[in-house]
Amino acid sequence: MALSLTSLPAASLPATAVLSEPAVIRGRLAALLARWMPDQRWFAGRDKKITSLAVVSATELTPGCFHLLVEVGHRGEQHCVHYQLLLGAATHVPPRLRRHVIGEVEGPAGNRLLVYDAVHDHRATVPLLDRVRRGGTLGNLRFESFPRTAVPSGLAPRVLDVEQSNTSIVYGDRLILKLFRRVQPGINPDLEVPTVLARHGYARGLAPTAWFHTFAPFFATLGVVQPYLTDATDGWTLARESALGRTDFLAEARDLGRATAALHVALSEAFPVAPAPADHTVRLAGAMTHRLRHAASLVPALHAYVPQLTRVYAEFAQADGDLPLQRIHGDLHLAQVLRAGGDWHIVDFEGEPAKPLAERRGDHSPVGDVAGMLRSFDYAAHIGDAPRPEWAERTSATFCAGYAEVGRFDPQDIAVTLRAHEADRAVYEVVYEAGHRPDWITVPMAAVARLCRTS
Ligand SMILES: Nc1ncnc2c1ncn2[C@@H]1O[C@H](COP(=O)(O)OP(=O)(O)O)[C@@H](O)[C@H]1O
Ligand SMILES: O=P(O)(O)O[C@H]1O[C@H](CO)[C@@H](O[C@H]2O[C@H](CO)[C@@H](O)[C@H](O)[C@H]2O)[C@H](O)[C@H]1O
Repeated sequence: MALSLTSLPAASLPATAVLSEPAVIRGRLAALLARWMPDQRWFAGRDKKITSLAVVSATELTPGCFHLLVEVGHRGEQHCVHYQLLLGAATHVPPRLRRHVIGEVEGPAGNRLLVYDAVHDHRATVPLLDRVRRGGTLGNLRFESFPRTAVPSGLAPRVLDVEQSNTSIVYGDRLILKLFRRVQPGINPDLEVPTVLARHGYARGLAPTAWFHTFAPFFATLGVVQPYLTDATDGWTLARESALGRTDFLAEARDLGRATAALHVALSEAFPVAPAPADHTVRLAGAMTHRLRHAASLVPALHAYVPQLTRVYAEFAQADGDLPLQRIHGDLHLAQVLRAGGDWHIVDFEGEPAKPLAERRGDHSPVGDVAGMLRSFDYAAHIGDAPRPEWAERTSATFCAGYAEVGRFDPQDIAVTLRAHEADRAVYEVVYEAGHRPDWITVPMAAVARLCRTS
């Protein structure tokens, strides 16, 4: 029997029936999700037409609250994208949940059921953490924790209210559970990297406490629990304050350069480092050019810059010797660095969410992370009405000087390499903004234009 989730009952959906036979939703719920998902910050590709939508895994967390994996197909795209959702279904929802209602479906008895986003409902998120605490299997989900790490019970959940690509739930200001929204088969580097670093004694990381994954229809990390830093301020907030002229950020920027270099050293010691092939600069320049062409096919405004950027990459291909390849952060920007107790803590090792997991878990040049942070200073300087390019320049120089104090290279000595990596990152950002925050696209587009001019 194919159980249609269009008739999600308010209580006791027989989870095993759904699990044994993944149901393709063709009815009202599919239509609701297809309308609702593209408006969510975590949805990749709001500009693309959805051609199919199917629930490929459904697990009842508690009566009326479900964990779902949804497979979305887009017109003209070969591969489907998978998303993780928590959905609730009830005849009535309390006022605090009303703004999270997705729509109505007809229940099994012909009654009206409201379907809502249950990440905001403690009836879903409390049992979820409880499962993490107890470990074991529920439906397609497997919950694990590290020996000797205790996940306390009775912590009140709240959804973190920040700009983010996934959804994080803070429990009692003690723990933070990040639910990966876009799910790809395999282990997520945001679990792998901090775990390996912690084993190697890296002190600035936040060692995961627990995690959960799915094993059907494929193996994938779904969520990671880490200690929550209560007294932390993220780098973006500090940098914006400074760019607005309210505070100084230079000492922090230098220290951030040092912390980034220390992370690279730690990563190169904790993970095996393979010698880079002799022609890897040429290959990387080729990959950048390929990414640029693909990006231009998605965002036509980039077309005009393809010839100049191709020259920027060609110049990089001739630059003698890029640096050894190693594991890097992969998506380093100001919101990934938290200032607490006079130290920088680096979080979110997921990499660029749009890239395939295998690529994100591969070795890359550490210059990529440096370029990521320089791009972030540029964002901080150009958001809002009063651009501060000189702020970005000064902060970037100070960050690079800090990096050179601890790292294995001085970013200021490799201008051609750095510019190519900045351009590559800016091109990624153009596509990211087109898919997630079209109003922000002018920031990376202006950077693309500037990087072309300086070549
Ligand atoms: N351990 C933590 N303690 C305090 N705040 C955190 C912690 N981890 C993440 N955050 C906050 O949550 C935000 C989003 O986390 P992040 O891992 O970057 O999620 P995403 O991949 O969805 O962007 C960060 O910018 C930071 O402000
Ligand atoms: O949410 P993630 O950390 O996975 O990263 C994605 O979203 C980021 C925005 O939240 C995006 O970062 C871009 O915008 C930032 C300002 O909001 C800026 O500081 C970064 O330099 C810029 O890249 C990131 O690219 C994306 O992967």
